[in-house]
Amino acid sequence: AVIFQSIDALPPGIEYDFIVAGGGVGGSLVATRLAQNQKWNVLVVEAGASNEDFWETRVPGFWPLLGKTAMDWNYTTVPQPGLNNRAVDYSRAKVLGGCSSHNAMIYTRGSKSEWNQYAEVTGNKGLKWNSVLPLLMKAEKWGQSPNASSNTGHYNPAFHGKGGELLTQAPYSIHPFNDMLMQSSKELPDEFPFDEDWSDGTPIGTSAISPEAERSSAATAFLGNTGKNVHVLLHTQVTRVLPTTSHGTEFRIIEVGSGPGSKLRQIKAKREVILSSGIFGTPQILQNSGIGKQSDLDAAGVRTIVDNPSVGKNLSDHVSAFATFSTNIAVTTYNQTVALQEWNTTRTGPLTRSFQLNHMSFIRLPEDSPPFTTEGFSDPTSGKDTPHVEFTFFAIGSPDPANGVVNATVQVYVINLHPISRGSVTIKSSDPFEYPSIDVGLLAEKMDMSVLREGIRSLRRLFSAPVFNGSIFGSVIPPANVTSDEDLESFLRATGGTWLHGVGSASMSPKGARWGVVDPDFRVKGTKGLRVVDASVIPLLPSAHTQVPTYGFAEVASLMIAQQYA
Ligand SMILES: Cc1cc2nc3c(=O)[nH]c(=O)nc-3n(C[C@H](O)[C@H](O)[C@H](O)COP(=O)(O)OP(=O)(O)OC[C@H]3O[C@@H](n4cnc5c(N)ncnc54)[C@H](O)[C@@H]3O)c2cc1C
Repeated sequence: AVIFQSIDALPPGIEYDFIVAGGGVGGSLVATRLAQNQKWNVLVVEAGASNEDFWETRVPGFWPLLGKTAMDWNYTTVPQPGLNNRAVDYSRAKVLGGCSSHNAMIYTRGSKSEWNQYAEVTGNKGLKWNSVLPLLMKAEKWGQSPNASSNTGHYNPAFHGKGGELLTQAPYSIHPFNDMLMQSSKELPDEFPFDEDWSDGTPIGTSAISPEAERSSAATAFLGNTGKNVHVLLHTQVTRVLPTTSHGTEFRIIEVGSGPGSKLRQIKAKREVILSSGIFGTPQILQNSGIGKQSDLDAAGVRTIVDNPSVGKNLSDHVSAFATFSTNIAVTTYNQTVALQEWNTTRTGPLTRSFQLNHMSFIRLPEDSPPFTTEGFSDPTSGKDTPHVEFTFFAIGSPDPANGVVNATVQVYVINLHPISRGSVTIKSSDPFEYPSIDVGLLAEKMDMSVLREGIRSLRRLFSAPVFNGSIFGSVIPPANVTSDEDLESFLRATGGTWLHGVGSASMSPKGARWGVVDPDFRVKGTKGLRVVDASVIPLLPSAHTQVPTYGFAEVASLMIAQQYA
């Protein structure tokens, strides 16, 4: 790709076939795939800087340091009633590669029945598991782990590609806790089975997440390897899309600016504009352009061109809780200077890991769990190959006597993967540089609370496995005496948060449906020349961290667009 730092540097007179607004996961992928047709010129407009301006993005273990910096939009939600009216920080990267330049790089695909459900609820057959899996495998470059003693038994080669662009690596690294976790799968196999490889479409059970020698992102794996027919314009925000005629609905013009008060300029696409600005940026651009719910737009002082009440609605997100348990297992703390030296010289060591205990469990709650029996909720998952809850085993922290923590603690995040609560993204004014109002609706619905609560109980059952006897002593957060429904729920309302996996704010739905923002071909309903390709089109949350599902949707979109103009 050819990089331009400002619009004034763009060569005059070029006509772009496609303009992609946002160089994140969806945007980088779709731009890369379209540019494989050498006849097409593609322009990617990214509000942030280049990922190469931040060397820290290359070091996998540095990802927690990258939020709340200049490379993040640093959003905050509105007060969340489900969280005792706390407003929560919401990280979204403002940099080339989008969140894949500063995320934890967990590679998970979701379940087979989930993808088949996407195909069913959207009317896009290309989203079926059997169609998407080959695309994900083709894009994958699977390799040897930097730290693994052995890969045998820790992945299934039948589900990994070796010839693609995105680097993924064989999981597993040695730590006594990880070995105990594996043993617990033998002791309590019904609820906590071992899962050799989540990538096979049945992600139920405990397994290792991939450490990586160096970050492989949408920018480094895809956009960074494109040729001269891709231009990338940095530090430039797409403020609106505009119709090509004064009363038309063919939106092939973007309006851009470098910041509040800057001169706004226009660039026209020959074929299409593709919005890939993510779960907040995409609905914001649509609404500022007059595509949205009329009453929302009236309140913001924006003239409605396409009245679509679904724009910015249906936002949903994984909701998480943090738990710790007292332990005498070796801590995972490390000296960062020494670790950086190791990473610099051999690309091994703690800084290749996103989480020091690089394991997760995907759990299906037992069928007799209260949410599905006494509380009468129906199963929120797409099928029995799909988990309700995730445990991310984060680290073993040192004792903290000053705060009354006398032992080391195993730190675990517990995540409800299928909340039914919905939130929204709504512009506050016609100023495109003003942040929208963001409501992620965390724990708004009673069922979401019940499932998360049972997730904490499930984690406690896991740590009661015989192998942990004498090594893990009891719950510190929440305290061991917090056991009743009421006490656990108060704990979750006081401490729960987002897992930063929002989807659905410009949801895909069947053609002619009375809900939804894009048609099955990713076109914005009621418009021409305008599509959305990013996580906002995903209608329902996957049982996965959301970047690979976003890549999957973007691969399907790329094929459809390329076929249309071939
Ligand atoms: C801290 C963190 C950790 C995460 N960890 C993981 C993980 O380990 N594994 C995983 O699978 N998922 C993870 N995720 C989620 C995953 O990264 C996202 O789901 C995914 O990046 C969404 O892709 P996207 O294309 O929708 O948006 P993004 O990747 O966010 O890209 C949107 C891009 O558009 C740009 N943009 C926005 N508005 C405009 C505008 N108006 N004009 C121009 N450009 C604009 C942004 O700057 C950004 O570059 C994590 C997310 C975060 C924040």
